[in-house]
Amino acid sequence: MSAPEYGRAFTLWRKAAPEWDAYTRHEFVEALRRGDLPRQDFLHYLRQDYVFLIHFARAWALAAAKAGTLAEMQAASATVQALVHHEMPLHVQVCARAGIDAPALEATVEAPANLAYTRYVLEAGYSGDFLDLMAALAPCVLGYGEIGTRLAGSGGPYSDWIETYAGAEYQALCHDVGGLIDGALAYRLGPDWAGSPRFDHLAQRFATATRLEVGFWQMGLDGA
Ligand SMILES: Cc1ncc(CO)c(N)n1
Repeated sequence: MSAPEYGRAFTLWRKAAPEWDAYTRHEFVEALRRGDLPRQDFLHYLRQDYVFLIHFARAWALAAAKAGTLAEMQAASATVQALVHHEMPLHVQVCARAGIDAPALEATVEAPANLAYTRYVLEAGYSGDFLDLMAALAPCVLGYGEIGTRLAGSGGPYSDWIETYAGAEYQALCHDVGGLIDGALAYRLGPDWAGSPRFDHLAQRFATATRLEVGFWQMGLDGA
């Protein structure tokens, strides 16, 4: 399948990431699509994903702190808002309906694959600049957008999850983030940003984060 239109940097980074298909077509994703993912595996994933989203929101808050323009600060803070007020409450709701109440969710012990991924992203932001952070965050945001698009209309027991990421609101977020990244590259590296020496380093960050997303799905399957 061709890449969704989430901007030029995404198209280039996606093509250069060896494990992109292993991420977006992981067995966990295929089981969600078919609808035969065991419920326990899904809930295990959701609990870990709740912890993931806490650190993901922190990383976007760090992006607001590292922003160079008002537009970047607005885009980063809007993403924090969407995560904290929409995606995270959705996880709380789904878990509550499955018998995992808020205190149980809060008590989730973080899996090593989750630790590795979220701290990698945060570290990119702590030791790097806004671009390092964007390259590390892009596979999370845009990968789920691509997965949502591909799985849209699959139906089955996981259709709510699928339609969250296939839906107009999440897809608009992906387009905004894609535009934010292209704009941030041009602002810092100039109009020939794709040919700048830093671009390869950023592509490697994107590829590493992609590899850590594969590990996250695998953690979901293995229950580890
Ligand atoms: C692990 C992971 N990556 C990306 C997203 C998208 O927000 C998510 N919820 N979880």
